[in-house]
Amino acid sequence: MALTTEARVPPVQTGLPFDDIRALMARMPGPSARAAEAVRAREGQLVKPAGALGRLEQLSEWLAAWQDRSPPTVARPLVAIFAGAHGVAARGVSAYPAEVTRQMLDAFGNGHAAINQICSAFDIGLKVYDLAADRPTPDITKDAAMGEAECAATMAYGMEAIHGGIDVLVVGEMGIGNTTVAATLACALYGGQPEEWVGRGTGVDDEGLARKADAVRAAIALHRDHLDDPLEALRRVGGREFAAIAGAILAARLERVPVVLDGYVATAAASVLHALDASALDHCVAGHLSAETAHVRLLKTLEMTPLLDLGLRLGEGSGGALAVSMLKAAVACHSGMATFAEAAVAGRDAAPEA
Ligand SMILES: O=C(O)c1ccc[n+]([C@@H]2O[C@H](COP(=O)([O-])O)[C@@H](O)[C@H]2O)c1
Ligand SMILES: Cc1cc2nc[nH]c2cc1C
Repeated sequence: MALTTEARVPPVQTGLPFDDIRALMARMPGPSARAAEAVRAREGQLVKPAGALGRLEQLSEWLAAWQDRSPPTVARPLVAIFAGAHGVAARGVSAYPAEVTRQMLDAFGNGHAAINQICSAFDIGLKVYDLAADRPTPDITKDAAMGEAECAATMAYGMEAIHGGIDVLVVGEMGIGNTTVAATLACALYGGQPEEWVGRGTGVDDEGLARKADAVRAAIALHRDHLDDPLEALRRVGGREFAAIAGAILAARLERVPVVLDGYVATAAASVLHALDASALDHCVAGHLSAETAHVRLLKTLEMTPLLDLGLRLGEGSGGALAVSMLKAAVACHSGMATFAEAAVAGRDAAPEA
């Protein structure tokens, strides 16, 4: 497993950065009908009852359509972990202290975390992005998390994740307090009550859960006149790992790299792009359903069906990395199976008429 650690404070640029992001969104390519058709044609000839590989067949077609390649590949998948720090963590919204974010960055580097083992098990690359994890963004109940230039520059920084010839990207994150930020962002983008978007995160008790809902309510109240624009919502009630994930997903679309979303936090970050353009996540699949209760609601809103449901609530890309094993299996079947003719197996046509 290759591990690269990127540690850098995103550079601050000037100009009209959100307009640059909107210009990139206007250039998003669509799926390749030609590659998808080639996959469908081959699937129909493989030695199995028609459609018997279910979702795996859909995944092969989806990968080919976005890679514009038949057969598709999952030869160089990468998990990108974006780590940020949040001022709102000081409000008692997490079961763990804020310094865990920095300590987990060290654990990722030392190969000690769950994600290191999962990436090793499935031969997935891992890159960790330290988004100033020692410098929390302001508490979103009191101020905007980021200025426009910082937010756009962090999105641009996240775009680096697709470099290096990868063929599938998993977006993951680390950041104590970020399930409260995810809940606030989801509430800002899609409305509803704070209670509908918060969950127990790392394992808060009932009082902690109530503090999370209060924090979401206070942040929405403070920023409510500025939440119609999803990018403005991202910079006000998001955080650096959310901006970087949104940037990485957009860059992946432009470079035809299919994306696997990890849990609630990564999905909330992706939602910013969906709120800007309902087709912006068509090259993404939900890797798993997190145990964070609001993930169901968010995935329904995005009309996504998760690949796995394992009761995970870890983050750090873990559910997305596990889902890569399904993508690998889909492509292995699609590319490696014989056709009925090659395997000398009788097809459906040879069945006796009733
Ligand atoms: O994304 C998820 O589904 C998810 C659910 C529960 C916890 N997490 C992880 O736990 C941290 C956030 O939890 P909390 O309680 O500090 O808000 C952060 O590092 C996330 O990676 C992530
Ligand atoms: C120990 C620990 C590891 C994590 N990995 C992702 N989020 C996390 C939160 C905690 C608390």
